[in-house]
Amino acid sequence: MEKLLEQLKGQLIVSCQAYPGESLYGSHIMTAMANAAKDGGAAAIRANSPQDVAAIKEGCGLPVIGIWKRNYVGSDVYITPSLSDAEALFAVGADIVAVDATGRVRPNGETLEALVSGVRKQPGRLLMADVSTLEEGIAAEALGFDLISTTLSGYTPYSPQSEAPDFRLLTELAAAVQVPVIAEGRIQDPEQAAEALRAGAFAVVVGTVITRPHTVTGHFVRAIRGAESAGNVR
Ligand SMILES: CC(=O)N[C@H](C=O)[C@@H](O)[C@H](O)[C@H](O)COP(=O)(O)O
Repeated sequence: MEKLLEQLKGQLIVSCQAYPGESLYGSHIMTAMANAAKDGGAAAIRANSPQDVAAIKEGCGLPVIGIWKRNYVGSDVYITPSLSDAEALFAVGADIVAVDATGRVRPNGETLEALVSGVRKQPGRLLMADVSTLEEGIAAEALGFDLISTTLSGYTPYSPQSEAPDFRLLTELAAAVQVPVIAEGRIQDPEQAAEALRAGAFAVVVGTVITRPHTVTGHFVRAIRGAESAGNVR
């Protein structure tokens, strides 16, 4: 456990996720993405679903932070909502499992406390709390999470909605908790990743700008169309 955290300290973790219907969907493609990230110097991969975690563990070899995005009726929690989802990720070899650690209602009346104590029945497991506010991060540390990530800032209705990374939350969390704090969410370029470390992040997770080329392509296309309609194109 300690050794893995030491390996991640000050490093880049690349999130490799694609969804059904997208051109890059498929565990073999996500494994290729993970290997490309490894070639570039990434220290770990964040991946979605037991299939992708298993494939990346086997085909890439870097440590994997597993999540399982699932929609349940009656709950807005979608990142590893239940204990059984977390168990499925550990079962295929996830080194760390990240779960939504907001205070929102979870599926089937399960509580976050119950999820954490269920995971703790087996020793040596690392749990990451994806949070959207300082209060959620402090509560997550009290519940015994091993790491806290700013993942959900901007994605709960009550957290600041911004196109930029939430450096304020990162700084406040880093000052308030003892466990490692991960900077994640909307980091756009290498300078922002470096800034996150200076602001107190233990490690940095970057996804979209590296592994979702269709989204990044869309940003370029919209900017070009904007220039065109403003009459700046020769
Ligand atoms: C809010 C949510 O569901 N975040 C997800 C969590 O795994 C992913 O969709 C993000 O890509 C990931 O957090 C990395 O962030 P970014 O792609 O912005 O670098």
